[in-house]
Order: sequence, then C-alpha cells, then structure tokens
Amino acid sequence: MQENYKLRLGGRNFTDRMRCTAIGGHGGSGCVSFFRDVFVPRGPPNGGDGGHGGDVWFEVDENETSLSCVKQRLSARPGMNGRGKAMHGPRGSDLVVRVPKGTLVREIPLHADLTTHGQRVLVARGGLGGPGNPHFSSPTDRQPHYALRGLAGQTRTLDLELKTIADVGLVGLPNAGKSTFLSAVSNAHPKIAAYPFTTLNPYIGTVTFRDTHQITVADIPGLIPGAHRNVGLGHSFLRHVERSRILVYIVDISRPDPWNDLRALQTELDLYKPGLAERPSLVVANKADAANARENFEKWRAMADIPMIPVSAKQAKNITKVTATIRTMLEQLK
Ligand SMILES: Nc1nc2c(ncn2[C@@H]2O[C@H](COP(=O)(O)OP(=O)(O)OP(=O)(O)O)[C@@H](O)[C@H]2O)c(=O)[nH]1
Ligand SMILES: [Mg+2]
Repeated sequence: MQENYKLRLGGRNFTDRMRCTAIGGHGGSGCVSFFRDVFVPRGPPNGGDGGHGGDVWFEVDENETSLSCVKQRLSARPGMNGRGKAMHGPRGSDLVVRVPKGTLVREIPLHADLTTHGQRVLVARGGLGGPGNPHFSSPTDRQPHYALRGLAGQTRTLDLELKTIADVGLVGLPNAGKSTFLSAVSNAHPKIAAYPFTTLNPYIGTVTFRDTHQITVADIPGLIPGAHRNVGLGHSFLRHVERSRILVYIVDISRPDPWNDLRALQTELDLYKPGLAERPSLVVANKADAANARENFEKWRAMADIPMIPVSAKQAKNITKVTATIRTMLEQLK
C-alpha cells in the first residue's frame, strides 16, 4: 500500500529534467536632448545612451542537488533609458541561476555541460541599449532630433537535464541495502526501510577518509529486471550513475542464487546504455550476517569473475574494506 502511494508520488520534489525559457533584459532607449543655457539657445545634443539589458547566466553550485529550484521563466532586468545632460541609463542587472553540478543545458546550437563548481555559461544575452542623440550629430545636422530605442534581449528555450556526477554509483535490486550501505560509509542519512522502492530520488553521500580524502557516492532507486520496459520505477534514474567512475553492485547475499541478481542488474544497465556494465565494478555481498549468507558467498566466490566483499551494512561490518578498495580502484583509474 505504502509502496503504491510512494510510486504515485513519484519523487515530485526532485526534478532532473525540465524545460525553461531564458530572457535577456531589454536594452534601455537612447535619449534626445540638447544642452541649454542662458545665451546658448541651440546647444549641442546631450541625450544619454540607454543601458544594456542584463544577461542570464547559469552557474554551478555544488550545494544544489536538483533542478527543482530553477524557475521556468528566467528574466534578467532591463537597462534604463538614457536621460538628458548626457546621463546614460544604468545597465540592467544580470540574472545568475544556480544549478547543480552535472547539469546539461541544451538548445540548438547551444550545448553546455556544467560539471565544476563555479562554472558559468551565458544563456541569454541582454539587449543593447540605444545610443542617445549625440551619436547622430554631424556637420550637416548639429541638432539631431532622434535617438535609438534599446533592443530586446535574447529569448531562448532551454532543455535542462541533470546527470549527477559522483565517483561511485550504487546499483542494486530494491531492498538490497543500498541506502543502508550509504549511511554506513558516508555522512548521508537516506531513508531505510524493509519495503522495496524506499529510495525514490538519487541521493549523494560523501565518504571522508582519515586523511581527509573524500569520495562521493550516489544512491539511486532500486533497479528490477524489466526496468527498461518501465517496470518498477523504470531505469531513467540510471542517468545519475552514468557518469560514475566505478559501479558498486549491492547484492543481498541471503537471497537464493544471488549471482542471478547480479546478472539481471548488468543486463538492465546494458539495456539502458550499451557498455555501461563494463565500467570498473565491485560486488558488495550485503547482509552477510543473515542465516545462509556464508554458504552462498563461498559458492559464488568459487565461480565469480568480479571482486566481491562480504559486508553487513546494517552492523557496519567490513565497511572499511570496501571504502579502501574503492579508493584504490579510483586511484588506479587516474
Ligand atoms: N540483516 C541485514 N539486513 C540489512 C542489511 N542491510 C540492510 N538491511 C535491511 O534491508 C532492508 C532494506 O534496506 P535499504 O537500505 O532500505 O535497501 P535499499 O536497497 O536502499 O532499498 P530501495 O531503496 O527500496 O531500493 C532494511 O530493512 C534494512 O534494515 C544487512 O547488512 N543485514
Ligand atoms: Mg534505498
């Protein structure tokens, strides 16, 4: 029952794909005005220029994890009109939108991959401000009675997609203990429960080693056979482990024939993106504290061709062995 409810809710407060419109600020208009003083009835033109409209930027903020904070309409401020006495209109202020690391911004022909903290991309330029009438003064016309209007800013419709960037991606069947593992190794406190599809949104934890070295680990919803046909939560959330350098399969070793579970997971990964299952990987044989775990593990290890580590995530047993192995693997990849 609870499972159905959560499935229907579908992780509403988490957004990893969206479309938005970025609109640069309108440029301010140039001004027509003339210098006036006693005894100077026909002074030179002195209308100020309009200010340029503000630009719209995207900037990576590593503290953001979802696109839900991005508004659908993103408008920068307009530039002010020029005024008399050569007063130029101020430039409209820019709009800087903070987006999570791993955001892809697409619009033909724009394609930006925002992957590092502080990285910026200009998505909509503000309109130019109109020049004031002094620009049109010439020997034949010292009193131009015209100036130019400011131009409209750019408007662009953008497709945003978040593909989380973490060093390690956790992949497993529902209930295998992925979230329990993440909370045992990292600072994260994901929701853990004994029913499938507890995790609905990707979640990132940071593992801090004693020498302050850090690695990031992404926990995603459970994957089930047929996910590519949209069974369970589907497999679109695999985009959040697509960019991980290492895959860690969390397998419940107390289940009958756990090696079949691994094969099912690898099949789904390959159906999502061919070659994904060839990523450097490791099996965490979880629930090693359970009854028939030892027997299963020995049987599997005899035929396995992938590194395996028995672990009890719940009792935090053998956890440091896994984190140390992951760290060595990552260092070898560099
Ligand atoms: N006995 C035992 N139980 C465990 C262990 N690790 C996790 N569990 C239990 O397994 C259940 C599922 O754990 P979760 O961490 O929520 O599993 P998950 O893989 O994140 O599940 P989803 O988010 O639904 O895909 C919980 O009841 C945990 O207490 C373990 O090492 N030993
Ligand atoms: Mg979970």
